[in-house]
Amino acid sequence: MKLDKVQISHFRNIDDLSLVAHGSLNVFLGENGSGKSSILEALHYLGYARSFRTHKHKNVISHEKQGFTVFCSTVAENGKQQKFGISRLANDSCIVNINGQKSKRATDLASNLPIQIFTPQSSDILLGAPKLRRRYLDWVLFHVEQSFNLDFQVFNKSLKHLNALYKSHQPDQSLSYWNDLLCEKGEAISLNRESLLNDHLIQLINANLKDFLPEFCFEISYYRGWEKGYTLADSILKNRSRDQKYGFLSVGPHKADLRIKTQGVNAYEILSRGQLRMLVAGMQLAQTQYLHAQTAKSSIFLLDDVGAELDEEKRKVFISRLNTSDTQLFVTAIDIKQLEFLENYTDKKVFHVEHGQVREEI
Ligand SMILES: Nc1ncnc2c1ncn2[C@@H]1O[C@H](COP(=O)(O)OP(=O)(O)OP(=O)(O)O)[C@@H](O)[C@H]1O
Repeated sequence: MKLDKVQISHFRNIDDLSLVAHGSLNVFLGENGSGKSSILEALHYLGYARSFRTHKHKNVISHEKQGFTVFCSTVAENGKQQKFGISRLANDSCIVNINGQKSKRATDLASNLPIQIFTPQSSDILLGAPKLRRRYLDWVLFHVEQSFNLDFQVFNKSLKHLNALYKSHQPDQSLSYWNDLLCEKGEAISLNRESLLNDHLIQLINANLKDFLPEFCFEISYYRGWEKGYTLADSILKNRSRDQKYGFLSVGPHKADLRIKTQGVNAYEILSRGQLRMLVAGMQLAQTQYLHAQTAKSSIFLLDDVGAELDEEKRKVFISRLNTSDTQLFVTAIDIKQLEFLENYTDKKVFHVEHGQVREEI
């Protein structure tokens, strides 16, 4: 899937912007505050219905406006053209539009547009809470395994009910119903994640890291969220009296984590900031490669402030690997010096960004 026409209105300092994207590489150059990141942030809304910079939608709506809109037309791998749009209003309502049909479900957009984002904050995948690492695996499964999304929704609903029953401290007949459903879906989610990681991603990540960080070897493993040798049902039973006391379920795939070590120590304790970014780059590239191999879909990759913390050689190797993985790239930089190696790429568009407007370089 590639973005073709893009239209953004009332988004931060962008009043009204239209551009026709290049199918492989788009570069946005401009001074601080010109609106480069806002363009990527607007595109991010198409894939996630949210920003990568703030949880408050109203903060991205241009001052004194009632809401913002992002529209795009796309061309799929089979040549099929589609139109997608999202508007968010100051009252927090969200309107999704797919080929002229309105929908309130943001996941309808997400399933059509596999968008990935790489920013200086992407290292949070390694430094932050396990939730971010689960999200890394789940993004791939969401786009590749049709049953995963449904299993995930049913699991979350069962977890909510079970936690509420634990908190109530009252015996309730529905406990075994929600417990059984949660165990069934929890085991399925876990098997999917384990197989994705162990059978596919680890190999791809390690191959990428041989180029990106040749001086290190990595050991990547998955902790599924409950003790080895137990079924989820047995583990829940084993922990039940303690969990009921505290009012929440402490075992299950909602507690899973991805562990990445080098030389026997957590990678984040040894690597420099730039090296951490390259580790994340290798992980994200693996997502793209797997998605493409399984579905023939290519992802749309947003690289914000690619100059930060990465030396020229690292920027070059990452962008060239993305470029040969059939992704559509949107890259921002303050000036072209940060991306000098791109001069060799003839297949690209360069946009100069000023005060929320773009001018295409001819
Ligand atoms: N809700 C808003 N309404 C209007 N303008 C806004 C709003 N929120 C932010 N801005 C302004 O929009 C501009 C765009 O910022 P953006 O982060 O996109 O710049 P940038 O080109 O990526 O800069 P940098 O190189 O510093 O990262 C900034 O000048 C910011 O002050």
